Amino acid sequence: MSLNTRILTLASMLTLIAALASWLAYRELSRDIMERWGQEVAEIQVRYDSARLLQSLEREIGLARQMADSLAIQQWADNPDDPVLQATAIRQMESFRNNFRDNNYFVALRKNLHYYFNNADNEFDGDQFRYQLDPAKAEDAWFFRLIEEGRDFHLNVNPDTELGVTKLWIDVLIRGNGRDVLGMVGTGLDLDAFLRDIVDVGKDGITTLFVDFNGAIQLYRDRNYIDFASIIKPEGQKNTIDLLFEAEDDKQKMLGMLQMLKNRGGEEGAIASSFVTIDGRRHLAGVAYLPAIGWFEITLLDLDTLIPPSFFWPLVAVFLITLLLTLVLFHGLVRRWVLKPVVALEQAVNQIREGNFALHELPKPDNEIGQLSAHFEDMASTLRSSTENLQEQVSQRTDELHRLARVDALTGLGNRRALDEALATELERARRQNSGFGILWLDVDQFKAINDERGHQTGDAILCDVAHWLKACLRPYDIAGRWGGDEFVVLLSPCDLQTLEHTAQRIRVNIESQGKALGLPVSVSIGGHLAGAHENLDDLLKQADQALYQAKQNGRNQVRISSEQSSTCA
Ligand SMILES: Nc1nc2c(ncn2[C@@H]2O[C@H](COP(=O)(O)OP(=O)(O)OP(=O)(O)O)[C@@H](O)[C@H]2O)c(=O)[nH]1
Repeated sequence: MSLNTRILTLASMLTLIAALASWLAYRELSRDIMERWGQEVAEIQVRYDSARLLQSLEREIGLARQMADSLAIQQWADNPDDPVLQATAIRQMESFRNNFRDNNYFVALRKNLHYYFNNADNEFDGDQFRYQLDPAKAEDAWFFRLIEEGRDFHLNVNPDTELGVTKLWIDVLIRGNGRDVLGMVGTGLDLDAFLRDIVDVGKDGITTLFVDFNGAIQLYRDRNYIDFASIIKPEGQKNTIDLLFEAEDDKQKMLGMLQMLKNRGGEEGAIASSFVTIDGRRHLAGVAYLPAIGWFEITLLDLDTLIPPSFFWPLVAVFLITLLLTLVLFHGLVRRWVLKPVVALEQAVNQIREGNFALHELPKPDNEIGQLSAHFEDMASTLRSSTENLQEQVSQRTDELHRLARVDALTGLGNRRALDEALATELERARRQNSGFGILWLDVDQFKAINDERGHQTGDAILCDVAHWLKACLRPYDIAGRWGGDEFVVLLSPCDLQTLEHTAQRIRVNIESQGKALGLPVSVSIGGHLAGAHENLDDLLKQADQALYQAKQNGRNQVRISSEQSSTCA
């Protein structure tokens, strides 16, 4: 895997890990903030809802208490058959009717079990007695149960089948001087209007309900959940908060909170809260006990509705974009500072390994890699000049070796190899140009005797002299070489028969006269041959050799020439 891919993968993985860690931290933190915020809001909402309910009921409850404390009503309740007291009491009751919010009242007397009622339309004017309460009737059980319980005040959501209305009833006991219960007075509030105005706060995500001591639902925006006539129902048949929660755990949690608040007996500001699940959604439940009415107020906050997760999406988007930009920037910088220079460096190394020193300028970031690239360029430059130097030297040495390999070490003339090459070149040229050339084959006469008489060193010196004298007789472009031993070969090109013979004679005479001048008996025999354009090497050497042989045979110190046409010796 390339460094680029590795760094990109590593950076992506680190980014992913950072994103995951941040996401988890964000989720925990946001949940924590939401929960803290939710608890605060739940407590505020519970207080607010409780205050709203109490505020709307306070005046009605106060009026109902005043009504129960009315001397006229109390006296009549004690003597229900007294028509004067009844008339006074009914006047009093009618004045209270005008003051109650829904302009209705009821009075139920314990002694004769008469139930009186009049409504906002004054429908029962003069006919306030509506019916007689019957302990045997289930619909009337509320009256007997409340007297039995002896609670001076009670709220009751109850359908009155006789009257055909369902109301939130405020019930207050009438007590006589001896504190004995004489009956009950109160007013009924229109349940639907009350639910609409007070219970349903009209805000998505916030639900308010009121339950009694036993958890039976008394007020809830959905009437189907309300436990009507709760007072007379046996336990187990009531609509309790159990209906709202699916999980047994949540039910226990709610009942536990009710119990705890009940135990604290309406301690000022006591509120409990906990998370519960309703319809599969997490809610924060805030609970307060309202000792004034003996109910609990429960506020349920659907946090996902109040603060939907989408609320945080812009934050998440900004975070992700920042993370992505950081990754891109990081990779860009690593590419610029590390990857690009390293790749260029590697390419330069490969280039130099292949012997190509023509480097492009390397990128040099302001860091260690940049310094490395600069050092590498210096090194490459040094290597380049020393290599060029070395190549120059090798070339010179090779040329020198090439030259030495073709030079006769003793005489300084070309050697047998040089002569072979010159002959091949000349034959080629002759064929190409369809022209001939001349060849002379020289052999020092009686050289063995010179060696024997004067010593080998003298013999060497004489060979050098012969070479020197030979060279002096030639044109600059003629080629002379030592064939081996005391034999020399000369190539003459261009050449004709006359030139060949004249040159051979000049050589022979010059060597003889130079030798005499030195007091040396040196002479050479020369065989010459004028080669045609299409002769091969063997033939022309053979021709020259035969001519030389004839020169020797004829007494030495002579020239014999043969040519392709004549094949005879001159
Ligand atoms: N000093 C010396 N002698 C050499 C060298 N190379 C060959 N010789 C000798 O040269 C002599 C050549 O003799 P030949 O050419 O056979 O005979 P020659 O005595 O010259 O007689 P002809 O050629 O018939 O005139 C031999 O004795 C070789 O030993 C050399 O480099 N230096």
